[in-house]
Amino acid sequence: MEAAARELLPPPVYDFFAGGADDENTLRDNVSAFDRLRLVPRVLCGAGRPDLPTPPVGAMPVVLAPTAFHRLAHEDGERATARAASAAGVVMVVSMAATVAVEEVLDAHRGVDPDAPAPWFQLYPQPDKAFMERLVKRVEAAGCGAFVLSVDSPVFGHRRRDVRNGFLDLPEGLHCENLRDPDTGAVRTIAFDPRSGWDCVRRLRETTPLPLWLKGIAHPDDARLAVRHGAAGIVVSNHGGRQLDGMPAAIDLLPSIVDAVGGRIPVLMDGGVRRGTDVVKALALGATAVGVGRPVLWGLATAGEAGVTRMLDLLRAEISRALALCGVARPSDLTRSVLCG
Ligand SMILES: Cc1cc2nc3c(=O)[nH]c(=O)nc-3n(C[C@H](O)[C@H](O)[C@H](O)COP(=O)(O)O)c2cc1C
Ligand SMILES: O=C(O)C(=O)c1ccccc1
Repeated sequence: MEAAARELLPPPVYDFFAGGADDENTLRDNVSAFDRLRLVPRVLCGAGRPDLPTPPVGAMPVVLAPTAFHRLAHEDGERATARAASAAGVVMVVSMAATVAVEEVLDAHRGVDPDAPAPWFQLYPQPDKAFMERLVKRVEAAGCGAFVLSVDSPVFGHRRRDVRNGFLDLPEGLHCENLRDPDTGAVRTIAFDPRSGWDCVRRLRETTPLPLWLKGIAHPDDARLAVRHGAAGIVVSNHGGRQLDGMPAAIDLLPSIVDAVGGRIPVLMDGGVRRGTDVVKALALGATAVGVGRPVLWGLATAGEAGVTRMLDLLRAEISRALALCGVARPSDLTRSVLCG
């Protein structure tokens, strides 16, 4: 699907989606680290056909990671993504930088299956606290089920492809609709705030009763702080290799964080998940579920809603087959014992 999307997208848009920070070492490592892990199945387990439902996320151990600007990939943008997520019963994490307003995304989602798990909403810490509070209330009213605070972006990563391509602004007609002022119609720009600290988490916890996840945790000490600050869960992530180049692959960050958290809250991971066997490896290392970022964009670019549905169908079939081949009945039954070494 990536190859097909690359053919279809304007090269600067493909590069914006595909690219990472600086030398892209972390970007490449996210994928290659999965390939270095090997699975050792058990036989004659009598586990039957695997059951994929994965509380607290959805119908399988996969969520759609928040990615900016879906209308760059397809005219319907985040509406198309939401319809595919709804049909599949998986959580879509709507980006703060979505190009469709959260109310319209949620309408599209409800239009397919009103009982599907509600989308979550991703936030970057904003220095304007009054604006944050208004946005949180707006997102609650729209019907999102949780917030995901991305804590890995005190500044924006340095993406050399975008610099080279002069990819700076959204094209005419596309805007971050969740940053539009309802009174003036003006659209603010997302701030990346190097001054934000744990008080931002405290404040958000006081602002909303919805679960608050922290995304972009890489250090076990931060994972423990997240637990202490009442995070509903964390997402181990290096932002798809787009922020600090030189970070370990996300899958290599996972085990020490799982150990630090000690089962107190669920741990998700994202970065480099491309196959059902990658999902199985992450779950074996203690993740409750994984996020997929770029695969959603490749699906969108190739066929809109149908493309995202196709991507999710492929992943579901691969996860189910890999679990069965490992002799495991359900995602939560995976343990480190299926991994070699
Ligand atoms: C084009 C693009 C845009 C992204 N935009 C956001 C964003 O708006 N908010 C966020 O928290 N993460 C964002 N991310 C990071 C993803 O949520 C996720 O961490 C990453 O894509 C996972 O890696 P993968 O693409 O290898 O699956 C973005 C990633 C990409 C590729
Ligand atoms: O987070 C990102 O990686 C990203 O590319 C982005 C771009 C614009 C706004 C927010 C995020």
